[in-house]
Amino acid sequence: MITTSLPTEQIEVRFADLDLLDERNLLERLLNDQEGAIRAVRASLPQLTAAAKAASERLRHGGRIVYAGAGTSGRLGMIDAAELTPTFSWPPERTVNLVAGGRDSFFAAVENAEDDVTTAEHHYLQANITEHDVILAVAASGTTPYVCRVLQLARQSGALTIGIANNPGTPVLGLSEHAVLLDTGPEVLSGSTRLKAGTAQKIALNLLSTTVMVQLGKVYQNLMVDLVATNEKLVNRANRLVQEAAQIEPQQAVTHLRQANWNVKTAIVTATQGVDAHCARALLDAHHGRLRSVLHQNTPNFPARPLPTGVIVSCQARADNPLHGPQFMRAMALAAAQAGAVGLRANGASDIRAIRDASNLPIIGIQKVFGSPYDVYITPDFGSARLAAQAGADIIAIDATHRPRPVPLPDLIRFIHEELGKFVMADISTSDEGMRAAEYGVDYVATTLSGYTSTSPTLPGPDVQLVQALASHLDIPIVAEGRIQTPHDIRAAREAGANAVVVGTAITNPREITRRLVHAWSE
Ligand SMILES: CC(=O)N[C@H](C=O)[C@@H](O)[C@H](O)[C@H](O)COP(=O)(O)O
Repeated sequence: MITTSLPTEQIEVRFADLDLLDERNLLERLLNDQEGAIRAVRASLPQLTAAAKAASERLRHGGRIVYAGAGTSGRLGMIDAAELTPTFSWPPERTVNLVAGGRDSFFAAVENAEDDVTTAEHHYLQANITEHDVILAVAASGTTPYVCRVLQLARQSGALTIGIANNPGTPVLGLSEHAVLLDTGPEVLSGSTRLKAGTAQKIALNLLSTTVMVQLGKVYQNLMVDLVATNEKLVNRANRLVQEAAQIEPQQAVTHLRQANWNVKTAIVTATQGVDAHCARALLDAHHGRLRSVLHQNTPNFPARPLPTGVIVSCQARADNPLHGPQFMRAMALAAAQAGAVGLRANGASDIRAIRDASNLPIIGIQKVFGSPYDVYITPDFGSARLAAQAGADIIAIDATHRPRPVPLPDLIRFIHEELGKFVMADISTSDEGMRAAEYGVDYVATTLSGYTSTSPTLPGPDVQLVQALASHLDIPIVAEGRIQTPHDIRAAREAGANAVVVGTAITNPREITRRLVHAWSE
């Protein structure tokens, strides 16, 4: 039978004198064995790392942490869940505990419940688990039927499954996408897995949930800044955090906290970036809530004008298009603004200027340069960047592909930041290019050039995979751009992690839209 061969159930004969030891020796024996817990967790670090990465990724788009367990393992899950709210302001509705024997088993053991798969199914259904959720299934034995059933159902729902068990090769590990083995072996007190197996589980849960919360931007430096002050103790703590992080006096901290509705992160941004609370919230949103990436943008000396999340409309028409000209592009921009666009993109000084005069929306300006020896044509050099900036663009988009260019990329980025005082958007075609641009300190990365270089795929619609790759590697806002034509494309880009989408042709090029519809008639 499987249970007898489980290492955690083995009887260690060398500890057979346990009942003969006095208190001091007994304590020492137990303590020495606890060291095995740390060793087991250390050995699981690669698996814990992968699990933490996958969990932060899944939870970034909503979703809940669902702890599943029985007995000690279930209780440890309940403790971890309960602590996330006071520590990280994690919304309580974003944790779920599936415990064999129900929540009452926290106080009184319900030993027979762990075999009850029907209850597991019942609990599971009640919890409405979806593919957005992360399951943390914990079982010392690795065989607990309740936990195994939850894992099977979770796999069917598409939830992310992380299994933590103390015996190798057991079903809890086999059923999980991320298997974390805490190989603690036999206990000093035979079979008592509340000892070092439980300690290892507690450590693993502590490490995992703290790492995920840090990754989700709940911590700045080593300060728990994701705090909304709702009572006097928290008001005092919030005040100290804002003083510390923004290096300001107590009275100033109170002023910023009041403006920020007692939200610590927002107050730190208003205090350090010279923006109002509305703008601070938009900046935090654009940076996935990560205070560090807002405060350490490589763009120190110019006013913050963040690109909000939403739909940006590119208003461009080439010289051969009857709609070419600033008056038409201005009208396109106004129509887009009336319909809820959060930003505009335009090419060339005269179009940018006409739009700037008519709208307060943030403008991504470009200056296309054709006929040079280089394939790179979107704002390739200092002169073109200056033209777009002087015409009133807030963000200058530049070609940041790996192709040969007239001036080195880092120099162009530095010039736009330091000389022109503008944000930089890197138009790229591959994730490597996006990563390099981010290293050089650009403020936004856009997928604009995917499909337009020899190293990127030719797709009929947007490059959603590229959006996903960029969003999972970078902290800066990601913009999906290129061939976005339908609401479905927009949702796909958003779900892949885009902070905003730029739509051009499908909105502002009636000639192309007509061509497509006419083509459909004759198909
Ligand atoms: C490749 C290139 O030069 N893209 C340009 C960049 O500004 C524009 O021509 C596009 O219209 C813009 O990117 C929006 O894309 P779409 O029009 O596919 O929605």
